[in-house]
Amino acid sequence: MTEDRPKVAVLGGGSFGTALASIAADNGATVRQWLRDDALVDEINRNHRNSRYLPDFAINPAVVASNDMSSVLEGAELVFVAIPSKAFRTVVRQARPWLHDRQILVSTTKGIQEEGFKLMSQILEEETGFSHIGVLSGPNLASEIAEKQLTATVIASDDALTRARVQTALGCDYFRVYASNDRYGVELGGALKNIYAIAAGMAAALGMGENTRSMLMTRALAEMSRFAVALGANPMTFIGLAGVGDLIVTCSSNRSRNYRVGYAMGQGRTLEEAVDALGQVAEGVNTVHLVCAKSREAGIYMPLAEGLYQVLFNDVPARDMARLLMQNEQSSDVEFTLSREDVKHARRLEGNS
Ligand SMILES: NC(=O)C1=CN([C@@H]2O[C@H](COP(=O)(O)OP(=O)(O)OC[C@H]3O[C@@H](n4cnc5c(N)ncnc54)[C@H](OP(=O)(O)O)[C@@H]3O)[C@@H](O)[C@H]2O)C=CC1
Ligand SMILES: O=C(CO)COP(=O)(O)O
Repeated sequence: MTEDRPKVAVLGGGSFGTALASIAADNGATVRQWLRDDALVDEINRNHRNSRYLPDFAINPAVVASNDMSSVLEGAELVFVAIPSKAFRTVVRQARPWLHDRQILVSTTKGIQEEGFKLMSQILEEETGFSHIGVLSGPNLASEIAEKQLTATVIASDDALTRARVQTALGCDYFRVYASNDRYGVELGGALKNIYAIAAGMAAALGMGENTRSMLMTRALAEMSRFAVALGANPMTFIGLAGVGDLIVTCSSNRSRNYRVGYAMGQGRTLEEAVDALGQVAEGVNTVHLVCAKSREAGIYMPLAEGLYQVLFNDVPARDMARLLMQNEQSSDVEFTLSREDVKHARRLEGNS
């Protein structure tokens, strides 16, 4: 009974768009996927393969690809946008004539727009003015999802209908969907962790130890949540899948593109060489730039992001930066329970005694 099946549209023919389209199809939805590359459209429809972005993955044959936006969006109840942040607004504008306010629009993109420091769901809101808007984010390496390795994600939205519909459309025996109402925190978590994944890749290539990786990830979580909370997110979001969950996988896996960029640089490649060799998007490179600018402007202490910025853009050797960071003032472990100011104060007193 095709009529009863939810109709899902996915905009984007990259690795995540393709994995997501296949999950929805596995779950019984009628799925159409929009991409601009004619040869890939043809390959997905004929061979159920996407050799450019997910070469070893058999796509559910029910996914129908097209480069015609109108036919992809016609009748779609749920629209997922899986387009890198640099092109996100352009593609939403292209789609706009076929979008309507009963549809649920969900961004899966873990990046930030430079102008106005906008997150992708804010772009969806600005471009459409609609109310059913959400963000999907979590430990979701596309290539693992393609293998149906068990994982989970978060649908974040103020709108209960959006949360429930996405849980129904995507939740299945290898993919669980948890709900959140902190859209901003979930979205920032997904964007910020890419920065630290680059640093973790670098540390691994330089032969740094497991303790080092654990310290890096934990201090990254402190830094991410400090930044996000200063901008209005809920700190509790960061103990969830879209916070620490995504941070762990992206900082530990060489399937992560951000990690791979860091790893290649740790092996001596330049940033340009590392990005060129990847051939896919590594959002963290742009994000570190934007986050450092924002944290300087807002006076938010972000030593790891600043350190990475110096390594990526000012040729500071990663080892020297790591040594420098180890000499920073020793501060609070969890600053939501003991403030950095209190630690500073006590150390000043101790210094004077
Ligand atoms: N891959 C992953 O594991 C995960 C990715 N994400 C997020 O999903 C987002 C999308 O990533 P992903 O699918 O992995 O990216 P990829 O780099 O794999 O693919 C990017 C896709 O976007 C398309 N695209 C780029 N620019 C344009 C444009 N101007 N117009 C139309 N299409 C365009 C590309 O088309 P073309 O080939 O024609 O250039 C390609 O289909 C990222 O922000 C990422 O953070 C989230 C979770 C997991
Ligand atoms: O966000 C991801 C996993 O959750 C994918 O990370 P990369 O973009 O670094 O591959």
